[in-house]
Amino acid sequence: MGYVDQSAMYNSYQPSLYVDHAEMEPFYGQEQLSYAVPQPFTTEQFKVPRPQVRMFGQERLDVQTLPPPHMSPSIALNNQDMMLDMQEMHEGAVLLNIKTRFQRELIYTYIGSILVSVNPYRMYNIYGTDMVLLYKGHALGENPPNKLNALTNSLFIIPKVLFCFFYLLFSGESGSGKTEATKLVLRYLAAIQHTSNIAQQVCTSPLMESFGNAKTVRNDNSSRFGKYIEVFLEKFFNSYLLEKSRIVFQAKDERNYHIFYEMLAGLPSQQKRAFYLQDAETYYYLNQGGDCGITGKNDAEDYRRLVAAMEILHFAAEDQASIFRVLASILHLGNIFFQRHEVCIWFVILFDVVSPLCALACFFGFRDAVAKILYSLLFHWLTEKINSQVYPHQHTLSISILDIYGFEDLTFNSFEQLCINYANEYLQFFFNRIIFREEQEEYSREQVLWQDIPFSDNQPCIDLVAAKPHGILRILDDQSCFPQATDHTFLQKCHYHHVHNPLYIKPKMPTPEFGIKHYAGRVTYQVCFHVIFVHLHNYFQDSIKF
Ligand SMILES: Nc1ncnc2c1ncn2[C@@H]1O[C@H](COP(=O)(O)OP(=O)(O)OP(=O)(O)O)[C@@H](O)[C@H]1O
Repeated sequence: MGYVDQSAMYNSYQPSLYVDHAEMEPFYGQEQLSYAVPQPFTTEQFKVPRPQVRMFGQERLDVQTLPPPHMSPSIALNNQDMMLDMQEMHEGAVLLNIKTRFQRELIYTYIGSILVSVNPYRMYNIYGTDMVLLYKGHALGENPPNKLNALTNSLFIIPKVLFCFFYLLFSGESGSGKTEATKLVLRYLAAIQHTSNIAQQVCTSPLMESFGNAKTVRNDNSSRFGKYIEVFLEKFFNSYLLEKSRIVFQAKDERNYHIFYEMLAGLPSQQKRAFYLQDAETYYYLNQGGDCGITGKNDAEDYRRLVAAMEILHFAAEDQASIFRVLASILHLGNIFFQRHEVCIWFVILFDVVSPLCALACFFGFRDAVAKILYSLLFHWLTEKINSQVYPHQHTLSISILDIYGFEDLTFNSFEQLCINYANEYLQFFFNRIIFREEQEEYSREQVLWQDIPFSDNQPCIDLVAAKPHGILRILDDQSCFPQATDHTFLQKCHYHHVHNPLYIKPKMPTPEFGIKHYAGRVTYQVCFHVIFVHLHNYFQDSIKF
């Protein structure tokens, strides 16, 4: 799902397409962007964007100027629910169809079993009970795709028949609407599956969002962890890939995880005093991004919702107090500063750090590593706790929903972006395998006549990042075992092993960076991985138990 969704990239033609984010900016400017659920839509407020098309690796094209010579007037004038029904299928036609539908407030379009969604940043009145009833029990394509219900429902019917497991995969760049789509699907499932404990299902989302979401420059409520939800008769979360760097560092205009600000805004003053807590602006771990508030978000109100959710999920008062105590200690930890004369010999000896200059940096690294581990253990404990409440005792049929954060190319890309983009690269690989490779293999097996559909196989990129023994992440792993290793030695090893790989870009100047040609575009990664801290992190991860 993307701006126009990344699914729009999933076409058989190269180069791929997407509608440029920046061009939509005036459409959803800050004043119109509401933090959680946008206000009801009115036609007067609706500004139609002029989507632009980017062909990867080529210059930009405007939808208006895309060559329409082969486009029949019917395509230009009508809109097609199901893109496969279009008589003429090419990039211009696909985009024009999506745009025409978007202007008519139709944000969902089918491409076979794929649902393309354009984020309207306005809540349309299409998610009510009447719609649930309209879609319930109907197969994909029987109703217009004006809801995610159709797709969800098709999965929901099939498992009952086939007794196997099905997946919904949300994909798209940051801010495209994956998390909202996940929630809509869950709400739909909760509405049609009365055996579930609906109160618990609804409550887990705000809880997980407080601890796992944060404001970024792209999305005020960006998920900074991957979520894998299995809907049995109950809901089961499996979370991973929590963005740990955010706990100790935030870029300009970004925030730490919502929970810290919500806690400081909403905690009763007596409890706040007991934890020696002050306002958010006074904490180094919370004030690096600048503004500690988000327009349209009431942190105190969200704190109250969070506590209510904890009550419904049977969190004991003692557990709740412990959670806030751990959060408070992370904030206090962040305000500890070291000066050079305080360098301790034991630390230098313990980690075999030879240079005293390096030791000071190590103290900060040590402090940050402990903070990150504390938070990630708390987060892990929380998901375990939620799962123990809602996980089914016996396995039944399930629908799995995966919602991870989208592909990122920021001004400064580091280790976290490498992990995020690798995960997205892998999802693209998975998609290619299902849609192209396995389908074509089946045609061959059944000797069905078919025309070879070329697609860009991204296996080489996955190998570059992670294959044994010299994938970039493997090199990082190896290097983190050596206390003497540095970012420089790591980078030299990457250059040495991959300089001839066409997907790897070695900078012309001796700058501490490397580039990768991903399926969605080139990304330059600044090597500020702090290899030594990865070593420290591994050390403390093993030492601290919750
Ligand atoms: N279907 C929708 N209708 C109306 N507004 C939406 C819809 N989907 C998303 N939005 C708006 O877009 C914002 C960003 O969406 P969301 O958080 O789901 O993006 P995301 O793809 O999960 O981003 P990230 O990868 O950063 O987590 C939401 O806060 C909401 O305001």
